This record gives sequence, C-alpha cells and structure tokens, in this order.
Amino acid sequence: NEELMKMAENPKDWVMQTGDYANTRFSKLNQITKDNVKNLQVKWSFSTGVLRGHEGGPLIIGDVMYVHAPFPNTVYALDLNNDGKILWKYEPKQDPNVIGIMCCDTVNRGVAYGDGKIILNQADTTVVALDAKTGKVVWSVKNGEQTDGGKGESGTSAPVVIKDKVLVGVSGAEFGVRGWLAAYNLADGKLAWKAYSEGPDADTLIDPEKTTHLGKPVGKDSGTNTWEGEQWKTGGGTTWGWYSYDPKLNLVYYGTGNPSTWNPVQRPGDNRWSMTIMARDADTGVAKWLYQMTPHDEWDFDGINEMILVDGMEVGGAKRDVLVHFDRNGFAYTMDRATGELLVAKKYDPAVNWATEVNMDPSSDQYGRPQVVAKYSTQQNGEDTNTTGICPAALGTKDQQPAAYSPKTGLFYVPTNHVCMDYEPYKVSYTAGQPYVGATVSMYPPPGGEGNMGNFIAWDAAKGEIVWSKPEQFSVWSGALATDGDVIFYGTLEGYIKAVDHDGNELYKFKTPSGIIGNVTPYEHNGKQYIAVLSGVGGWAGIGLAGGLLSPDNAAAWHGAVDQGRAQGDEAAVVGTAGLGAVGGYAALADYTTLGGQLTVFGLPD
Ligand SMILES: O=C(O)c1cc(C(=O)O)c2c(n1)C(=O)C(=O)c1cc(C(=O)O)[nH]c1-2
Repeated sequence: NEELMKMAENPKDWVMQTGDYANTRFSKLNQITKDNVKNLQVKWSFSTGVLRGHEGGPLIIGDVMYVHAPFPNTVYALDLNNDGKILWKYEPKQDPNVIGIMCCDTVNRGVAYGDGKIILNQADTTVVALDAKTGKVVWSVKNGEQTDGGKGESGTSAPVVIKDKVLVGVSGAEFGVRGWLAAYNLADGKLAWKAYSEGPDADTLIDPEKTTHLGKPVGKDSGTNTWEGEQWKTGGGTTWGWYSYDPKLNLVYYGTGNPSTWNPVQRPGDNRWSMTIMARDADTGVAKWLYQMTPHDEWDFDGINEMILVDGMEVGGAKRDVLVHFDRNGFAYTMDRATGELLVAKKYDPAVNWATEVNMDPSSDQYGRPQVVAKYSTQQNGEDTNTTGICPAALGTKDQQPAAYSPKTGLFYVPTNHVCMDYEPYKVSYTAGQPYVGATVSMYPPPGGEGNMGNFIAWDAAKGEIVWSKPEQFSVWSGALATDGDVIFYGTLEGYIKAVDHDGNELYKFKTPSGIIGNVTPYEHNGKQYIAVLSGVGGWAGIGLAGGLLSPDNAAAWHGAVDQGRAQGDEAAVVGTAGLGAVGGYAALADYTTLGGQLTVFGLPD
C-alpha cells in the first residue's frame, strides 16, 4: 500500500503494529537518547476499562491515537491535542462464549490502518473496518466459526493492510482448527484469496511445480501427503502471529503454528505445512517458497513468530536480502527471502536441548531438519510417559513478543523466554469446538540455572551469535523497540518499562500498574518524542493471573487446564499444569503485579 509505505517513513507516526512492513520496530526519532532517557516522566495515561492481557500497541496517525483492548475488543480514538480526550469509542457486541475457546488469554495484538479505515480482528473472528474519523462501521466480515456448532476458531492477530487488501489469520490449533491466511478487499471486505496451511493444493495455493521447499519443488498434494488419512482437516497450523511484506518481491511472509493434536503419537508424518515459514504472492496468495522448521512437532513449537526483513546483510561473504526469524523451537533462522535458502540456523538460548542443531548440508536427506535428541522426543517416549527437562518449554525461547532490529548496530534485540518443561502426551479424540490438546505440560526455569525465566538479548543474525544477554526474572513477553537515540525499550511481566543501551546496560526503569505484554510504541507530537506502552498482565505466560487460575478450583474448571482424571485429589498438580502448564511456572508473578489495562505515555521534562 503506497500510502502506508509513505506514512511509515514519517517517524512521527506509527501506522502499523510492526512499525513498517519489514517488521523492524525501529524508530528514527532521536530526542530521547541514552544520555537523557533517565529523565523520562509519565506525561499522561489512559485506562482501557478492560482487565486481562493487553498485547500490541497503539497506532498514531497525525493528531489521533488509536488504542485497542483485549476482549471485548474496545477501540478508542484519542485526541493527542487534548491529553487523550476520547474522540470516539467502538465496542463490538460479541458472544462471551468465545472467551472459553481462546487458548492463551483473551488477547488482541492490535488494529491496522489503511485508506481512512481502522481494521479490527475481533475475538469472534469478525473482521471490521471502521471509519477512522468517526468510528462507524464501513464493512464487516466473518473470518471463521466459533462455538455454537462452530469449530473453535478465534481471532487475536493484528491484521495488516497490503496494497488494496487486508490480510488476517486465525487462531485455534488447540481446538483442531485448520489454519489459513485470508485476504479481504480493503474497499468492501470481499474475500480476495484464502490460503490454508494444510490440504489439497487448491486449498493451500501451492503450485506443485513452482513452489519450493529448500530449493526443490514441493510436488503434488504436499499439504496432505505427510498426514495420515484426513487428519489434515483438523491439523492446526494456525496463523495468529505477525505478517511482513517485501514490496519489491511482492511477497508476504508469516509462519504457521502447531499441528493438532499436541499428542505426536496420534498424528504420524511430517504434518506439512504446520510449523512453516511461508512466502506468498500478495496479490494471489500463491506460495513462492516454504520452509518447515519443526517437522512432526512434538513440543508445541508454533512457528508464527515475526519475520524481520533486512536488506543487504553480509552473510558468509555475500550481501543478501534476508528474513530473520526467532522461532519458538529455540533456533534463530536467517534466510534469503527471495529464494527461501537457509543461511543460518543457530540456538539463541544456550539452554535449548531438544535438538543438537539444524542440518545445513544440502546433500543430506536431513537437510534443514532439526536433529532431535531421543530422550527429549515425546513421540519416542510415547503416550502416557512424562518426558522431563525439555528446553525450551512449549511457549518457546520466544513467543509472539516481537523483536526489534537496529540498522545502526546491525543487531536484533530479542525478548526471550528461558523456560523448560515436562510434557506428557495422551490420547484425545476430536470433537468440533472442544479442546484437542492431548498433552499435560508443566513449566519451570532451566534446572541448574540462575532461576531467571527470561533474557533480553542482542543477536547477530549473520553469525548466529548472542552478543549479550540480560537476565530477567520472568519471560520478556513485551515487544521491543530500537531507536535512533541509541536506546532500546522493552517491558517486563512484573510491569516495568525498561530502557537499555547498545551494550545492554539498564538506563531507566519505571513500574507501571500491571505486567507489560504490550509492544513499546514511539511517536512525536508537537515536536516532542513520546514512548507509549500498554500494561495489563496476561497472555499465555500471565494466564494464571489473567484467567484467575491460581486457585485449584478455578484451575480445574478451566477447559484447557488439565487432564482432570490424572490430577484428581492433587491440588498442586491441578494448578501446576493448568493454563497448559503456565500457571504453575509463573505463579510467583502474583507477588509482583495484578490485573490492569492501561496505556502509559512517557516523555522528557518540558
Ligand atoms: O495455536 C493457536 O491457534 C494459538 C493461538 C494463540 C493466540 O491466538 O493467542 C496462541 C497460541 N496458539 C500459542 O501456542 C501460544 O503460545 C500463545 C501465546 C499467546 C499469547 O498471546 O500470549 N497466544 C498464543
């Protein structure tokens, strides 16, 4: 979208959740510097009126800021000329039953802007375009089906406007949803194309001769022939992360999530194209290349994390236009984004133990595949066996929290998790609209480590090396921001916004009213630079607090909590494995923060 590309070049605004199509989360604003950031003050704040996990961040377009909230997905337009006075408010009416089918809190990763419209992907998968001036509905479409007779499909991802289309994904792999990415016309909401992650070529928009995987054509029906029978129909591979775009190549990049069920014994095969980086033509949706990072997932390592696009990175002596991706599975991938050639795949947390390496030898039949360590294979250990000490945990070395890239240093600044797990698969049968998880998980910090559950790291994507690592007590579940003022910002689950310099030295911190899982957002107004962030603890890591699951009664009542038969009479086990294993692991968070829903805006003293 030409208008958006122009707008994204103006550092005063923030016109898409990812900052730009390349997903760099870099701001050219430089009034706030490493020398004066210690003076930051709260300038104004705003309550969203909603508790639970607040992901994403505001958009800033001229004098107006657009702020969204988790379910019920209220959207506000705030007047920046008037300390955030409310210009309009949109509050969709949604069936609250959708709350029960959201795996990892009632989050929403933010609205998109395009051609005078604000686009919202509601929890109930209604995609709605609002008039940016008035908040009135221009069009509305249903992207999926939910509860009553539906399939457990929900919406949490931030749409992205590309050319004349709105691209939006779907959530629900914990319910056996077969994932897709859909493109709707920005003008009227009409479906332009829809590309499933699994299924026949006509559904996946894969060209058997032209679409490649590691340089080779994928062949016919690659989206069905690594599945047993018709399991691909409930095969997961949802698309709830971030979408990037290269206007020169006209390619959209995104990743697909876990295959369903989590029990690997029940679904033999590579389960293509779950856990896959996809490069698709933005006009037609046809796949140019694919790369499956975790064939036959046994750990829930959804591949949906953002793809960051960098031009002319020097890798192995040649300048390449690359895509950099920090996967849940603990490997950071650097790929040629035109061809899908794998350039670098290295662990970005030394704790990662489920695989030794990714095979980088093009002549090997293992090329591109992680080399799984047998004792951490939940498949090999089998159903009803608890595989212990797997690192990372199911929520990965990084989850949805986006990293930032600074063209000044050439480094990536990555919010990470430092968590391990026990994983016990069990047999589960599919019922539409019901949980289809099939594993009990508990999470904890790496044994023998310092006890920290997160690190904020700097990463060299050409070499595949950690440059520095700053420990955090809990996972860093907030999106980072790098700036031209040589300051990098991120938030913590306890609720701190923090600023560090290029060496990872902490320069500033401020404790906001609730845990931060939102993404730090910059803007300039009336000549002054500001930093905005949403507080509101939740997401998967904060589900214990957000969903009220810290008491055994609540924990057991929650649908995805635990296989109750096993845990009967054992309260600690109920809480320990509730929230798909996160409740026990992050229980100590309750000592630091509680629910909230607030935007806080920081600036320098006048
Ligand atoms: O498979 C899915 O469809 C799906 C959806 C979501 C979501 O939409 O929030 C998450 C996950 N999976 C998931 O695996 C996960 O770790 C996760 C974390 C979060 C979060 O917002 O904190 N959402 C999700």
